[in-house]
Amino acid sequence: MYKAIILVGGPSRGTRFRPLSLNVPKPLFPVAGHPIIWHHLEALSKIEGLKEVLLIGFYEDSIFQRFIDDAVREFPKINIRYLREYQSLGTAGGLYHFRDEIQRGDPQQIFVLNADVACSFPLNEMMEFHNKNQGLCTILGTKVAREVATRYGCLVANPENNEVLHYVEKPENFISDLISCGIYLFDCAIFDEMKKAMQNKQLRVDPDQLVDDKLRLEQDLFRPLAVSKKLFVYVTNDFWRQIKTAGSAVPANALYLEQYLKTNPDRLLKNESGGPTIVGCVYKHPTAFVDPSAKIGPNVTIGPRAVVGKGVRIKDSIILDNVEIKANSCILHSIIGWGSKIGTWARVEGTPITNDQTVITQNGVKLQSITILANEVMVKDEIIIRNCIVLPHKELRTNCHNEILM
Ligand SMILES: Nc1nc2c(ncn2[C@@H]2O[C@H](COP(=O)(O)OP(=O)(O)O[C@H]3O[C@H](CO)[C@@H](O)[C@H](O)[C@@H]3O)[C@@H](O)[C@H]2O)c(=O)[nH]1
Repeated sequence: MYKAIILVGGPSRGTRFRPLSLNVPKPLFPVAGHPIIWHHLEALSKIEGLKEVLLIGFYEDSIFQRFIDDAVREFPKINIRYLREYQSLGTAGGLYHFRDEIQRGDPQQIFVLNADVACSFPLNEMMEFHNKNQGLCTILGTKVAREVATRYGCLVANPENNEVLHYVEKPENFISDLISCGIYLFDCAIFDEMKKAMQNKQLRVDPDQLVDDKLRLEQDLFRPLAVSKKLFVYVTNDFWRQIKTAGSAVPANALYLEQYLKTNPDRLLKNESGGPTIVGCVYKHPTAFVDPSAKIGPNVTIGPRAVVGKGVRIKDSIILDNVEIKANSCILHSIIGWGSKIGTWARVEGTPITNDQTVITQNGVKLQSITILANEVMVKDEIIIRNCIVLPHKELRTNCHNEILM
C-alpha cells in the first residue's frame, strides 16, 4: 500500500502569485481547466495500490474542503484529507509532525510532492527505479539552463548508478544543472532520519547560526542522506516547471494542454464546421460560450460560464470563470480574472515568458511578462492594456502600459 503527501504550504507563501492568490489559494488556481493540485491527484490515481493522499499545509481547515469533496468523487479509490500545521513547520516539519497519521496502515512507500509544480509526474517510473537501488529516498531530477540552476536544489550524481553525491539547496554559485523537481519517493525509514535531523537541530548550539523550529527536507535531510549514500535521483526528460508567479500559470497551462493532446485529446476543442477557429491546444469548460466567429489558441483555457463574443482573438491565455469578452477584442499572453469584463475592440496583451521570472519590477520599471487582470476588472471599449498587473475591481478607461495598477 502506498500513500502520498502534497505540500500545499500556506497563505503567506503565495505572495508571488498575487493578485490571483487574493482570490484563491495558489494550489487551487485552475490550470488547463483544473486546480493545480488536481493534476497531482490525477497522476497519483494511476499508481496501483495508492490508498491515501494527505494535503499538508497551514491554510485554514475549510479552504480545501470543497476541492476534496469533488476530488473523492472523481478519484474514488483514494482517500483524500487535509492536515493542518499549526504554523509553517517547513517542508519536512509537517511530515514529521503528522508521522503517525502518515504511517497508519503501514504504507510501503510514500510520495511527497510540492504543490507548486507542473509535471508529467513519472511516478511509476520513479518507483521502479527506487525499488532497484538501496536508497531511502529517490528525488525526481531534471536538467535546467545553467543560468537558472541556482534557484533550485542542485544535485551532483554518480553517473553509474544515479546515487546523489552532493546536494545543495539554492547554492550561491553554480554546481550543477541537474536540479530537484520537488517530487520525492521515501521509504518509511525516513521518519527515523527525520528524528535524527530534529535532534541534531535541537542540539545545534552555534550562536551564529539562525536556529528556527522548521525542519526542511532540502537542508536538514538531503545532505545527511547523501553523505550516508541513501539518496538517489531519477532523471526525467519529460516536462516539468515551477509555478511561482501568477504569470507562470500560462506556460504551465501550455504543458498540461499539450499533455492532453497525447493522453486525452477528447478534453481539447476541435475545429468543427460552424464552430470557432481553433489553433493548437484549447480547453473550454462545457458551460463557457465561444462565438463561432472567434479564433482561439494555441494554449488557451476558457473557464466556466465565460462568454467570448464575435470576432474575438485569444492566444496563450487563461480566461477564468464568468469573464465576458465583447466583440472584436484581442487577448494575448494574459490571465483574465474571475468576472472581469473586456469591452469591444479592446486589446489586453502581455509578453510570453520562458524561464519563470522571480521579480516583477526592476529599478522601478515593470518587467515584460504575462498581463494579469485580477477579479472583476473592467476594461472599457477600444482600450489597450499592455504588460500590466491589475488589482481587483479596477475600471480601466485609458490605455496603460508597463504598470501595476492598484
Ligand atoms: N506544509 C508545508 N508546506 C510547505 C512549507 N514550506 C513550503 N511548503 C511547500 O513546499 C513546497 C516547496 O516550497 P518552497 O519552500 O517555497 O521551496 P521552493 O523555492 O519551491 O524550492 C523547492 O522546490 C524546488 C522545485 O520546485 C526544488 O528545486 C527545491 O529544492 C525545493 O524543494 C511548496 O509546495 C510549498 O507550498 C511548510 O512550512 N509547510
